[in-house]
Amino acid sequence: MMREQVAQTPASDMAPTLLALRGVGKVFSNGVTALSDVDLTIREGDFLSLLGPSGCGKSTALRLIAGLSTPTSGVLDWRGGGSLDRANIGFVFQEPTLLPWASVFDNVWLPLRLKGISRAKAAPAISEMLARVHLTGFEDAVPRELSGGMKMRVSIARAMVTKPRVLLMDEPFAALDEITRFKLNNDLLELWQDERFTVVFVTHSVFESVFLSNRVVVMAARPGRVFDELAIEASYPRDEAFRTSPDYAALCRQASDVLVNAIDSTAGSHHDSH
Ligand SMILES: Nc1ncnc2c1ncn2[C@@H]1O[C@H](COP(=O)(O)OP(=O)(O)OP(=O)(O)O)[C@@H](O)[C@H]1O
Repeated sequence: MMREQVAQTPASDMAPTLLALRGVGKVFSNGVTALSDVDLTIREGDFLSLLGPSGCGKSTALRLIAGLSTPTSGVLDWRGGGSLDRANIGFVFQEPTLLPWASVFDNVWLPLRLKGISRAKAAPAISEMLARVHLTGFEDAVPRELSGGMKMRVSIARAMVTKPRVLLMDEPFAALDEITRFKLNNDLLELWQDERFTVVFVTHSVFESVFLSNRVVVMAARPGRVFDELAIEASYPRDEAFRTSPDYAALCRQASDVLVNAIDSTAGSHHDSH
């Protein structure tokens, strides 16, 4: 059974739409249909995961949302028209992609520096973000001195230092060990609950998507498409007690069943675009 305390769940259905993808398709010049007819509504404050097998178009969808790529059919309808200012979107990749010669502090300064903000003027925002990702005291360290988890924390701080309304995350924790991943999941949720931005999170992991999200969108491949969506009606904050609860296990089983069906649908598909 699901939890009763749905009152603390973000009221996704009630929140205003931030972005609607309508009939979105992406065909690459080599003929690969990465996405076909995707309809998806992202609401303010959602923690929405895109879950699916390799090649179902998760990263392509994220790149379209980021404005790094354009659809070959359909539209992305941002609330208030026009696309969001690029400064209003933060992006975190699986690789932390830090400047190797620059300190933690200077890595986080980078997006502000690109906006013409001096180091001194940026300092309070940088220190605050480093505190939020639990890196106070590591300002002067360089990336090679940091663990994988710490590098990812720097990457998150860098993405969030401009206070974007939307954070796009492409398998950010996939390369980390499980304990580090759990910690980063907890800390990301804390940040999200405090700051109330919108997250679109790409993952292969059923467990991670259910733990984090209020909505899990399951995708299927060939062609890449939305297969189904699950509402994760468990209250926040979600902590270690939730991670070991029967509710969590039941929700993971449900998501896993949908994912298996999505994969089976591809296995039987005649739409092979490769
Ligand atoms: N620039 C490109 N040119 C041609 N084909 C591409 C390009 N980018 C992605 N594809 C193809 O589009 C499909 C979807 O790719 P995408 O990377 O979006 O999937 P994904 O679900 O993110 O996969 P993974 O989980 O493995 O990262 C794949 O078949 C991929 O090979």
